Amino acid sequence: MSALVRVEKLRKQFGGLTAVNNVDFSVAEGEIVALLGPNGSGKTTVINMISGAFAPTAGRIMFDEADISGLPPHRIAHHGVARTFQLVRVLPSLSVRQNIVAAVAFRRDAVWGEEAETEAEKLLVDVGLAGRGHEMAQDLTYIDQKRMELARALAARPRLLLLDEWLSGLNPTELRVGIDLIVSLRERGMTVLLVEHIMEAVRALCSRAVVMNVGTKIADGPTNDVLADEHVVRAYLGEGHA
Ligand SMILES: Nc1ncnc2c1ncn2[C@@H]1O[C@H](COP(=O)(O)OP(=O)(O)OP(=O)(O)O)[C@@H](O)[C@H]1O
Repeated sequence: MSALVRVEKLRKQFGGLTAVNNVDFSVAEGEIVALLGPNGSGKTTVINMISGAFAPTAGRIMFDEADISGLPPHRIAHHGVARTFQLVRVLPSLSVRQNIVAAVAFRRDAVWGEEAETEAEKLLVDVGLAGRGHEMAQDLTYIDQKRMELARALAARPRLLLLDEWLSGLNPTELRVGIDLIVSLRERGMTVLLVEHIMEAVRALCSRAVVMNVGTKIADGPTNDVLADEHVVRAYLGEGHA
């Protein structure tokens, strides 16, 4: 499998703080890879660099052999990268359908009017919100807001989806639903890089995991091996546990 996205010696400096230090990893087309690490280890900063929110201080991000390092977010989105945010971002005073139509209208091969509405309906079905398009976004429950946010990301027709703690804050039943939704994306061949603290989800979804600690990559391999790695256990639990 060839790499869809590959980060090479990626670094991000915030003043005197090195948030990401010489990180290398890749995600192949069709893979779901977890990006793990304790709080503050640099995971969201990596996602922010891949999606263009931050420019790298050094290193490269290759997407399907194009160098996208430091491009603005809309240009990276046009290459086929979409993301969700740690705190759900939706347009609260619009209906669910309008939220998705807006996303369809901002992508590279945008469509409007009836075509956009039809596509929005399909996306609502895909994320389990069939028939709910008329509801106001602000009235949705948390899991349904997450579904809508996912539909907005999918509206961009991404080749790579970046999910930043998309499953956090869900109750156990909702978590099962959320995991199943990501499984359905995997079955359709979507490539996903997933930042996640919920290990049940990581084990269920990810064939491979990359682990960061204090800005540096400390493990990269099959999920079960990585989660049993003593350096990883130590990074999560502190010295004395591995
Ligand atoms: N915009 C910023 N300006 C300054 N420092 C930042 C900025 N964004 C992140 N940092 C710092 O970079 C380091 C890595 O943060 P980051 O959010 O990437 O970690 P994380 O692994 O995603 O953590 P969490 O699991 O808590 O979300 C932290 O020390 C954080 O305080």
